Amino acid sequence: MKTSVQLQKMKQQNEKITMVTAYDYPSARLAESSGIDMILVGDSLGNVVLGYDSTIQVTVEDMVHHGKAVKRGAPDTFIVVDMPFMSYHISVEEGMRQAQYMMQQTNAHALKVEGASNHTLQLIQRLTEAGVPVIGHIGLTPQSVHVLGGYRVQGKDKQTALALIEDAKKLETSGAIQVVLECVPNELASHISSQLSIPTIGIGAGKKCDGQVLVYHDLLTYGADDSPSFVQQYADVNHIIQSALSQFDRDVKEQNFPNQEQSFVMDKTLVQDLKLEDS
Ligand SMILES: Nc1nc(=O)c2c([nH]1)NC[C@@H]1CN(c3ccc(C(=O)N[C@@H](CCC(=O)O)C(=O)O)cc3)CN21
Ligand SMILES: CC(C)C(=O)C(=O)O
Ligand SMILES: [Mg+2]
Repeated sequence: MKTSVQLQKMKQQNEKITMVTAYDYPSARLAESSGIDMILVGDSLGNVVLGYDSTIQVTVEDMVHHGKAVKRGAPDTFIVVDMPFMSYHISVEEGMRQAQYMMQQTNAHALKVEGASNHTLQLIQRLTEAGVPVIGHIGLTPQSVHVLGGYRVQGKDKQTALALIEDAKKLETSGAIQVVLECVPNELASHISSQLSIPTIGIGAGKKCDGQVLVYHDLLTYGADDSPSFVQQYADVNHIIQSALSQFDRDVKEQNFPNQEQSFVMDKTLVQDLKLEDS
């Protein structure tokens, strides 16, 4: 397993870091056996596995439930769990308690929080002091979708670009071990990556980030088939599953399944004794 220290070294050695989301046992197993460096139990599970239209309805219990399954599937991979909507905004104390609960329940290696408000920076500092590694997440922060006015590229004008550079630096100063940059222009992500000593993990942020993250279901085209434009679809799992399910449907209806090989046959003498019909 790569530790946070080894992931940090990868940046210094110009080696790219890979991260993929996973939400359950099979996806975690596959991520681990693929050699992916880190797994994110993203609150995007609200969209891709629970069918919500945003991450706002995702709860701490949802994150813990899925986080535990991921940990069982990937016992030897660095696992990050998203703190969900408002679980760290009521107060720093409340955020600390939720973080304690999430870490102890899931046995994850780090937590991730969105934004860089003073309150969030303070929480990152406190968690770091308590021994909890924290990853920051700026740019498009989906938990604030209604404030941002939609899923839009962030940092396109001078003022917001400068603010994002400052936010990234503040996250590093507060103790964050990495920063996710979501939906920001390449040039800005590149600048931030060169200014920080901690790794940046990009999603829709260009190739100059120190690592890249994608949502499992987007990368595989699994579930919804309309993914954001920054996604590369490496497979079409929908197509494979769809065709397998319709073959099963057809085989059963045409009585081509199950056959002898998929069924259990009784001893011939017992069949006669009980006067059963031959199958
Ligand atoms: N399936 C999935 N993939 C994700 O990457 C993801 C989620 N769900 N849910 C939580 C957030 C929401 N995310 C999103 C959702 C939509 C766009 C999107 O449609 N972006 C436009 C940008 C348009 C613009 O400003 O130019 C795009 O075309 O990619 C981006 C990120 C990222 N996260
Ligand atoms: C898109 C990534 C960075 C995320 O936060 C998630 O999957 O929830
Ligand atoms: Mg998230």
